[in-house]
Amino acid sequence: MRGEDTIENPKHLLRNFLSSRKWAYALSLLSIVISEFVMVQFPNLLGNFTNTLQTHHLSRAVVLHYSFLLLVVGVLYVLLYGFGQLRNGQLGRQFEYELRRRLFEHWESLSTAYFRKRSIGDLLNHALNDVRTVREALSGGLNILTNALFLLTATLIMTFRTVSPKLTLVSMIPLVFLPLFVIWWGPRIRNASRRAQEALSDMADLTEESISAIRLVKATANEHIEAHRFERRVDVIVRRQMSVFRQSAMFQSIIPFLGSISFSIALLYGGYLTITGQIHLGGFVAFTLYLAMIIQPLQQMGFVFNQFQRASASLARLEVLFSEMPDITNPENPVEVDIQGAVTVSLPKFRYPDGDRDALANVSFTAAAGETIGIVGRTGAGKTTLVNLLPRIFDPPAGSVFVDGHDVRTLRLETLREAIAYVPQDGFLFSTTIRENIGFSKENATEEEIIRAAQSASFWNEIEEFPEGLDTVVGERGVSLSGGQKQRAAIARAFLKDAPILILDDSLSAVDMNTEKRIIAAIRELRQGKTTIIIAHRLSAIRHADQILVLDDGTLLEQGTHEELLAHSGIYASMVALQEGEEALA
Ligand SMILES: Nc1ncnc2c1ncn2[C@@H]1O[C@H](COP(=O)(O)OP(=O)(O)OP(=O)(O)O)[C@@H](O)[C@H]1O
Repeated sequence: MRGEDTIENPKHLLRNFLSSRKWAYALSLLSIVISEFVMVQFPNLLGNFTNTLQTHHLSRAVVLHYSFLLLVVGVLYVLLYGFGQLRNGQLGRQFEYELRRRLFEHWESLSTAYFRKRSIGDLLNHALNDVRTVREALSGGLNILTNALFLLTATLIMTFRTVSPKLTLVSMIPLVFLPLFVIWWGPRIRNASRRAQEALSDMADLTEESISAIRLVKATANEHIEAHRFERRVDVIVRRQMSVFRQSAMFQSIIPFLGSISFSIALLYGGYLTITGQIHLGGFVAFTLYLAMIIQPLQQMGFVFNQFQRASASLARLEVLFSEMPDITNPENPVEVDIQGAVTVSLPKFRYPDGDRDALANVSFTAAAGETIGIVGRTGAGKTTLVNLLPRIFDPPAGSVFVDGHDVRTLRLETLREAIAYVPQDGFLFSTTIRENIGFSKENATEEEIIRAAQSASFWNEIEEFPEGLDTVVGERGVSLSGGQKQRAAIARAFLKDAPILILDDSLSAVDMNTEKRIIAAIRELRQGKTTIIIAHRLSAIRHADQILVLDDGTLLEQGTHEELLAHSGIYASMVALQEGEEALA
C-alpha cells in the first residue's frame, strides 16, 4: 500500500524533487545568475562613460562602443533571465503535478472512515490552494530569491571593488537588522496564512454542499438562508485574509524601508567623499545606480520571504494530510485464494470507529457459494453495516467475517474486493458517459458486454432511446438521469463485473414493480452458482432468496426461507402481510 512509502510527506517529496532535478535547477539558477552578472555591468559602464565624458575624451567611436556594449548587456540579460525563469516555472509545475498526484494516491489508500471526518471542501482546498502556494514559492519565489540574492551580493562586490569599500560597508549597516525581522515576523505570517486557508476550506465546504443540494435549496425556496450562511463565511475569510495582508504588507515594507535608510546614508556619505575628492564623480554616479538597482531586489526579497512563510504554512497543512495512515491495509502475509463466494459471519459485535453504541450484535449466518441471501429490516437496523464488513469498507473484528472459510482480514484486499461486486445505496455515478459508468467495473469491457449488462439491468431500452445512446453524458453524479435509471446503471455496472459475490444494497428501491421483477429474473439467471446478497425494503425483491435475514436494531431476529419465516409468524410474516395489504390497496 502507498501509505507505507516514507516519501509520502510533502517535505520529503520536496527534498527528493529538488535533489532529482538538481542539474535542471543548477542550470536555470545559473542562467539567472549570469543574467544578473551581465546586468550589473550596466552601472559600471555608465560610470566609465561619465568619467570619459568628464575627461573630454568623448568621441563618436566611444559613444558607439558604449551604446553597443549596453545593447549586448540588454539582449543577454533578457535571453538568460528569460530562460532561467521559464525553466524554473516548468519545474515548479512538475512539482505541483507530482504533489497533487501523490495526494490523490494517498487519499485513495485511506478508508471510508477518514472521509467521514474530513469534508470535501477542505480536501479540495488542500489539493488546490495549498499545493499552488507551495508551487508559487518554488518557481516564482526561487527565481526572485536567486535574482535578489545575486544582485545584492554582486552589487556589494562591485561597489566594494570599483567604488569604495568604506562607503559600501557604511551604507549596509541598516541591512544587518534584516534577519531579525524575518525571525520575528515569519511565524506571524505563517499563522495568519494557516488561519486564512482554514477559512477558505470552510467556504469551499459550504459551496460544495450548497451546490450539491441546489435542487433542495430551490425547491424549498431557501436561497436566502444559503446566501446568508455563505456571506458569514466569506466575512470570516475576508477578516483573516486582511490579517495576512496586513502582516505581509508591514513585513514587505520593512525591507525597502531599511534599503531607503541605506540609500540616504550612501548619498550623504558618498556625496561627502566625492566633494572631498576621495572618490571620482563617475564612481559616485555608478554607486547611486548600484543602490537604485538593489532597492528592487530588496523589495522582492520581502515578497519572497513572505511567500516562503505562506508556503511553509501550506506545507505544514499538507503534512497533516499525508501523515494520516490507512487503517484498513493488506495483511502482512495474505492468504492466496481463488474466491468461490461462500460467506460466513459470526459477529459478536461491531461498533463504528466513531460510534457510541454497537451497530451490530450477535449476528451469525452462513451462505454456501452460489446461494442468495436476502436482508430486510427497518431503517437503521444495520443492513448496510453488515454488508460493508464483507469488502472491508469498515473492518470487522478479527475472526468474525469469513469468505470461503478465510477471515477477510487475512486475504489480500485487492483479491477480496475484486471478488465482490457492490452496488451501494446511492449507486454512485461519475460525471461521464453511460458507457464509462457501466464499464467502470471491468477494464477493456467490449461494447457487447456493456450492452448485455444494460439489458440484464432492464436499462438498455431507455439507453437506446437517448440520442447519444451509450455515449450520453450523465451530468455530475448522474443528475440528468432519473433515480431508477441511476440505480439500473449501477446494477449494470455490477452485472458486468460478474464477481463471485454480488451485493445489492437497496438498489431496486427506485424502480417500479415490473422492472423489479425483470431485474430479479435476470439476477436469478445470471447469478446461478454465484453468491448474491440483496438488501431490500420491498419484500418481493428477496422472496426467492435461499435464506432471509431479518435484522432489527443491530441484531438478527429471524432467519430462514420465505416460507419458513411465514410459517414462523414473526416480524417477517407481519411485514409481508403489511406490504401485501398496501399493494392490494394500491
Ligand atoms: N459510518 C458510520 N459511522 C457511525 N455510525 C454509523 C455509520 N453508518 C451507519 N451508522 C449507524 O449504524 C446504524 C446502522 O446503520 P445502517 O446504515 O447499517 O442501517 P440500515 O439498516 O442499512 O438502514 P437503511 O435501511 O436506512 O439504509 C445506524 O444507527 C447508523 O446511524
